[in-house]
Amino acid sequence: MKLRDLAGVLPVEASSDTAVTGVASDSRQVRTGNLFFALAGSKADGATFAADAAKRGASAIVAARGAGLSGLGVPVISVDDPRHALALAAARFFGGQPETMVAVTGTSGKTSVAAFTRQIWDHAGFAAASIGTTGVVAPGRDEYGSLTTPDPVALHRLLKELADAGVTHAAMEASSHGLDQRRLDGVKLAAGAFTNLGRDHMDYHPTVEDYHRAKLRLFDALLPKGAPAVIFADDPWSAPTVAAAKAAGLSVLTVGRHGDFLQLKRVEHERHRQRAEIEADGVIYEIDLPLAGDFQIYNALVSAGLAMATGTPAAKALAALEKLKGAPGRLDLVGTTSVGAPVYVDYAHKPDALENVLSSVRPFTTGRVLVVFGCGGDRDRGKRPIMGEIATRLADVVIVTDDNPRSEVPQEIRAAIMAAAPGAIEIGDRRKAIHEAVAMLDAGDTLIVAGKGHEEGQTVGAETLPFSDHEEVRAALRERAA
Ligand SMILES: CC(=O)N[C@H]1[C@@H](OP(=O)(O)OP(=O)(O)OC[C@H]2O[C@@H](n3ccc(=O)[nH]c3=O)[C@H](O)[C@@H]2O)O[C@H](CO)[C@@H](O)[C@@H]1O[C@H](C)C(=O)N[C@@H](C)C(=O)N[C@H](CCC(=O)O)C(=O)O
Ligand SMILES: Nc1ncnc2c1ncn2[C@@H]1O[C@H](COP(=O)(O)OP(=O)(O)OP(=O)(O)O)[C@@H](O)[C@H]1O
Ligand SMILES: N[C@H](CCC[C@H](N)C(=O)O)C(=O)O
Ligand SMILES: [Mg+2]
Repeated sequence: MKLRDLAGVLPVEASSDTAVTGVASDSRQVRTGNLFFALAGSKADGATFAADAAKRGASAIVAARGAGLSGLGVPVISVDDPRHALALAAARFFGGQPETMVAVTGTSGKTSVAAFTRQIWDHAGFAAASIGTTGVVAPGRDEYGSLTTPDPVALHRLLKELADAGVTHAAMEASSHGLDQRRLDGVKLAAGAFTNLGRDHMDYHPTVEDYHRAKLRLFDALLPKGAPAVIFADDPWSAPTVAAAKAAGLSVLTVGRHGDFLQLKRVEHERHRQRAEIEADGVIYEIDLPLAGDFQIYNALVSAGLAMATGTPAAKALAALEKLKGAPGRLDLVGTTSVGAPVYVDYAHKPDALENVLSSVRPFTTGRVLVVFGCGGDRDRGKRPIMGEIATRLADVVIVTDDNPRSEVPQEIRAAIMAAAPGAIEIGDRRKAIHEAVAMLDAGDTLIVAGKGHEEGQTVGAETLPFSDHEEVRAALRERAA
């Protein structure tokens, strides 16, 4: 493409025939003819790498007004918001996305909702994809991902590939980082959704209000006026979210016990499934949801709401709920001991999620609830004692272990949890912690291994060593049976 093809996105001359061979925000990835976007980041300022980008052959540099870049030998284009400009430029450069796209935000449930919405669409006969924490899933494609919301260049490259492969529908997760950093600003969205809000990422957002505001960008900055906003109705943060979506001129569709669009009339939880009565447009549907975890019915309602808001008939969307498969590592039953005690792997790595998952299994546990968990290094330190308290209150046996200590001293992370977890057992080595917990299980007990879910590695220092909770649980169950 030529620079002039970015008119409307960037302040460029209509006559500029400078060739643009790609867009980049990391100077180390700049190839000849790429447009380099200098972004102010959390660790570095991209403007300091503009000269490096120019040396590597960048055709032009896009930078914030007042960045003071000159003498680079390439044109400098000034904009108010380089991250927003990057997102729009990446969308224009790759030039294609699945026709119908939706995004879901909220503290918990995004990965599950994206996966469920894909499955409902699939059931309704559409070629559908989901994009998020567990990676990309589409017909013939299942790839592990790294970020919940990919950066705009990776995202639009992917969306174009999906569209070219015939994918017409895609559901993606909108993390608060992704929204704040404008990663989704170039995506054309047909609908958005909100699940809930709890404590998360307090290392990035100064206050919970700031965190909520970042999430609201989906509704007040990204969705076009009149677009449907599917909002879970039973969360303390539902009302302010509904108010913001209405103020932004969206068509608000609430789901849940207090929902107008999909109303949960009754639900009976069983250990591995739940039976629900849901009202849609005056009709009552009886649904048998084949998933453990009280919260999954809420995620299922949000997903059905998204599918319906984008044209899937209610009867079809709700019937699809009976076939749902949980996202990997979300209250995932890995196995049971010979005496029938189940072991679940779950991705609860924040307070509300831990509280929900432990409360969910209690009614079906005649013996003890055991939990193995830790907290990630280089992440919100404030959640450590909170999670220690929750585990101690809701489980009978608490084993505190490591979960991606990253650059921090693992003993110190554990100590911060242990300080609020009297009686907890501390076993730093996660493998050993899992094996010991499995060895302790008696008939009637339930074990939850929380925090890593689908992850395939343990990051210690700068190194990520292969590690899977699923594999360790299976190995421990085999060892116990032997
Ligand atoms: C804190 C954070 O969100 N960081 C993300 C952010 O990086 P940044 O802009 O702060 O980068 P920086 O290191 O300060 O550098 C500034 C700029 O200089 C550039 N640079 C840097 C060095 C160089 O030699 N040349 C160069 O051009 C960088 O490419 C960048 O554009 O933008 C990058 C590109 O999009 C992301 O890769 C990076 O994610 C890091 C790896 C990360 O760990 N992010 C996590 C916290 C995250 O985003 N998580 C959310 C939520 C997870 C969830 O709850 O599910 C997610 O969506 O995954
Ligand atoms: N609707 C919900 N309400 C409360 N807790 C939930 C809900 N859905 C999922 N959880 C809990 O949160 C964990 C993560 O779920 P999921 O991966 O679907 O959410 P997410 O928003 O994508 O999280 P992350 O931001 O960590 O990727 C689950 O393993 C479960 O413990
Ligand atoms: N997207 C989240 C995942 C955390 C998962 C947990 N296992 C940890 O490492 O803290 C983050 O990067 O903060
Ligand atoms: Mg997720």
